[in-house]
Amino acid sequence: MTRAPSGEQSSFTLSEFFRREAESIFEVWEVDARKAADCASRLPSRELRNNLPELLKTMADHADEALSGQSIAKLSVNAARNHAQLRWRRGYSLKEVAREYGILRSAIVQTLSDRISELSEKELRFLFESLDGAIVESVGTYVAISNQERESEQERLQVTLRNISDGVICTDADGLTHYLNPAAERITGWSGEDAIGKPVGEVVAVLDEASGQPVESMSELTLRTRDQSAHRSDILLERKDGRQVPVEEAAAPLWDSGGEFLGVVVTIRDVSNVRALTAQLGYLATRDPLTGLPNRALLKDRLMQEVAHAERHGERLALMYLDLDLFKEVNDMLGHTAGDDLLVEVAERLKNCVRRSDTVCRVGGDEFILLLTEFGEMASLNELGSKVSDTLREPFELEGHTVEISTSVGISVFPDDGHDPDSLIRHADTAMYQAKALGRNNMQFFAPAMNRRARERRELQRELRKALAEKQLSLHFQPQVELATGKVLAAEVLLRWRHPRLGSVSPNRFIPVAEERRELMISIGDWVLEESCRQARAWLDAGYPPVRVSVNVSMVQLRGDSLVDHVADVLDRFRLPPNQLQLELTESVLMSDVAGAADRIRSLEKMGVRISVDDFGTGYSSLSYLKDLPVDELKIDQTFVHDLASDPDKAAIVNAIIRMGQSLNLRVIAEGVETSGLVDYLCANGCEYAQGFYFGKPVTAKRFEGRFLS
Ligand SMILES: Nc1nc2c(ncn2[C@@H]2O[C@@H]3COP(=O)(O)O[C@H]4[C@@H](O)[C@H](n5cnc6c(=O)[nH]c(N)nc65)O[C@@H]4COP(=O)(O)O[C@H]3[C@H]2O)c(=O)[nH]1
Repeated sequence: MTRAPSGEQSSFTLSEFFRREAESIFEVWEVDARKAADCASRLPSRELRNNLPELLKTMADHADEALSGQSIAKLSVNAARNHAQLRWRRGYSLKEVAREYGILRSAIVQTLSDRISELSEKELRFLFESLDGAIVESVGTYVAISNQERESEQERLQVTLRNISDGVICTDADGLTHYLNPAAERITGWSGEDAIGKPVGEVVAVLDEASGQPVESMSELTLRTRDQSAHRSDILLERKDGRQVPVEEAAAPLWDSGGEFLGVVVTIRDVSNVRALTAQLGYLATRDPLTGLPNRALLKDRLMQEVAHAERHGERLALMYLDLDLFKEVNDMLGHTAGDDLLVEVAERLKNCVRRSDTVCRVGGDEFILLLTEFGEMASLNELGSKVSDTLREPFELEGHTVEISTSVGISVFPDDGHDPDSLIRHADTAMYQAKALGRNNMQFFAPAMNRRARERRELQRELRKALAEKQLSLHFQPQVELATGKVLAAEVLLRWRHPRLGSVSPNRFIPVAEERRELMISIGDWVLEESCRQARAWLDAGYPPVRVSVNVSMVQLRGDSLVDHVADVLDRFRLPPNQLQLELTESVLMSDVAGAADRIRSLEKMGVRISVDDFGTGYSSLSYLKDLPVDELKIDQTFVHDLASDPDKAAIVNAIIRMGQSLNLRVIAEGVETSGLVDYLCANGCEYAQGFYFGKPVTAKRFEGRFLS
């Protein structure tokens, strides 16, 4: 191979070579360039080549121009600078950047090898000098950028270290402190001046939180093991002034790029605030905010411990579930502040009833549970139950009113009634329900039969919800008759439930169960009211003589706020004259003194709706409410009517009710009239209206029409 002498014109030019062979050069280049840098292997070709093709193009552009002159013009090196910048961002090392150019040089030479002799010496010099120049520019740019970036990184790091709330401490390889950020000074109580040069174990002196004993800090551990980072959170830091603060400490070893150990970096975080907050949250999560008593969650926790203890020592435990009778009435009547005051006072009284070792909890609106340990004989539970009831029956002074309440108490005992917190609580609750069902101020011990009944009740409630949705409910109508004329003046509406599996279920069974779930009873009651009015309208539209519908209303409905509005809405929707609707309220409902009930009854009466007192005579002896409430009718309970002929006492009661009705100007209607003898007796004694099987059993609307309206 002969090289063309200097100044000689070559047979092909360098610029032609670059233009024609650029692609071949890069194909050769790419193979090694991919191996030269870690991050290069996955780069797509265009990105890998980056702006090196631009560099070759610049060289081609410059080649002719540079070679025509006497001296070689300096190559523009912008392409090389750009290349270095992009490589820095991609994460190439300096070595990798320089290596790329080395590979480029050999790729050019390899592609040129056959014809290298055809290039002039000047061209070859231009080629190598240009490539050298590009390498120098590229490396120079890379170094400049990395220095610049490193500086600003240092600055950023300094600002961060000065401002973060975590303490950062650095040591040298011997564990002597050589840096503390301001937070570390604050947390440890050591100033940088005092701490620098001290062993880090002295600056970060830690104690085991549980035992209070000094323990090896994470910084010392990392200095000793030089292992990966370590972290610990159950420690106290002993500050320079001796004060102890809960901290979290983390430490990591520092190595230089040559693999030499430089020391450790320690971070410490003061967690006193977090601890205080956690403790506060823990308290709130386990306490009833109003009374400060343990709540259900804490009760369960304590119960779990007490059950385990009682199990080990063969002891018994008791749960007393208390529900305040008439709490809702106090709330409604006197307002929530009075209700709250009542609960706080109840909590105080309960605490005074039991020993310090017992736990008093509030587990719901007006529900409390006493967890009793070491109560000795079962009889003492009885005594305690009575003591609790008596204490809570003492009058309360609330917002200037004297209020008296009573309590229903249910008791379950470990191990007889359950072995775990849930079943003990559930059984005490069941017993309490049973006590409530027996009337106010009652106490019941749990019995397995109650459990079955409670399950049945829940099952029935579920079925009832479905019954409403699946249209299993229907209405029957029973005539109410004017005795003198035999005319049917009204129809009592009686709810019927035909269950697909249970068959026909008596309202005597399902209404009390529905009443235990307020929203369920209200839904059912609303439905009955609406269907009754729809029927009354249909009869009017069909041209039958007006017949009043008499609808039973539960205490639960009367307690709710929606009854009056619902009645008004239904009357309006069916364009029913209000006096065509009568509501039957039991005597106990009227007597229960439900807050707001009297007002609601007055509103209904003002609307023109008639009010009848159902089951009259079975309730309370005080009849003063009859003077105060706008009642239209008394319904003598059928238990008096049935035995009228044979039982002189009942006959006396019936006569008394009839006379009272006359003197108060109220209609009196006898229920449960089954025989003509009874009809005669009632007529003879001045009772004007009657209802019963003698006149007709409750029947469907269709049958009622056919038998009584046509
Ligand atoms: N032995 C005998 N019984 C007679 C005679 N005449 C009527 N009865 C029955 O006595 C009950 C009268 O209704 P109640 O006292 O309001 O007693 C009702 C009422 O308290 C309640 N109830 C029925 N429907 C509803 C309703 O829609 N809402 C509410 N809240 N309660 C309802 O269920 C109770 C029972 O209803 P029913 O089983 O339909 O029983 C009805 C009726 O079928 C008779 O001559 N002899």
